[in-house]
Amino acid sequence: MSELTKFSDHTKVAFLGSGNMAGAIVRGLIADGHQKDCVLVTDRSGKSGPALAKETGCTYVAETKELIAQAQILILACKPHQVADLLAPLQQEIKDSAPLVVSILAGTSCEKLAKSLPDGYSSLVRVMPNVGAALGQSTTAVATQSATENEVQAVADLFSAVGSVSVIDEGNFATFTAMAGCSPAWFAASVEALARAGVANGLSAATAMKAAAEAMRASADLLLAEEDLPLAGAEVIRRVCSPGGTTVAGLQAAESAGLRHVWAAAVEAAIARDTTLGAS
Ligand SMILES: NC(=O)C1=CN([C@@H]2O[C@H](COP(=O)(O)OP(=O)(O)OC[C@H]3O[C@@H](n4cnc5c(N)ncnc54)[C@H](O)[C@@H]3O)[C@@H](O)[C@H]2O)C=CC1
Ligand SMILES: O=C(O)[C@@H]1CCC=N1
Repeated sequence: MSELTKFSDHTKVAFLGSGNMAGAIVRGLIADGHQKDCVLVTDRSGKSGPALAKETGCTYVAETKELIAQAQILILACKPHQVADLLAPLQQEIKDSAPLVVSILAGTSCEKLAKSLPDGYSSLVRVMPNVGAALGQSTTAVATQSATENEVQAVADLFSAVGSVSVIDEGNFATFTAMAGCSPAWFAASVEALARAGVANGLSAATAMKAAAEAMRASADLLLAEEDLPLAGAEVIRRVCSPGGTTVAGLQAAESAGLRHVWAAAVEAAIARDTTLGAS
């Protein structure tokens, strides 16, 4: 097995799957300057792959075996329950081409993924990106049990092209998935609920959504600008809550209605689901 020692704009990155998450990474990679003919995608239906290729200029490869033959990095981007059946008929092609295999599958450990790869296959790295990749704003975790330092670095370099990267202990993957993989949908739901409350009080839907989404973006930027990140939330809250003012009145009402409990429940449910995804 030959080791991929360096990631560059010319590294051949091949995606098994071209759905929501593969699409976000492909868009981000190409926007960052990755060579379009070095980004290859396939899919099961023959629909999303060609559409992604048309939109971004990446290459659609209808035959999975041909895609693997060309891959230096092979990104598993199907649903967790699909991966075993998908890889079973491709063992010889994976052995021959020996790509660095990267999984973005939620709830699927390196140990479990290894069972779907040829015996002793060590070039396997698990990552958890998010949809922000399309804008170069993914928050991505990386873990491995068997890959080399160079291979982990190559994967970190790939995902650095579409956002920030942390190498973490695989034991923390389910929690990280909740924090960064799932949370874009939860924040979207929160903004939608906030905007609806604005509409209930007389704003147009467009004005309410723009105001709520832009305020969320500004809040995120303010939080990330703080030097002491663990205290960033308290500091931004302090700056906005005028004593005896509207914000603290709203915050107390939201906390009485279960604000903290809602987020704790969401994280715990996602972690519990991650465990059952991994078992299926
Ligand atoms: N959607 C998200 O925000 C995130 C998703 N993930 C993970 O990414 C993976 C993909 O999720 P989505 O993109 O949302 O799903 P999706 O349903 O949009 O895409 C799945 C893709 O896999 C392809 N596929 C399935 N079986 C195949 C086969 N036999 N051969 C070739 N292609 C096949 C489908 O054609 C489709 O293009 C999941 O494992 C999920 O856990 C991870 C982080 C965030
Ligand atoms: O919902 C899911 O299972 C995937 C993992 C993180 C975001 N989407």
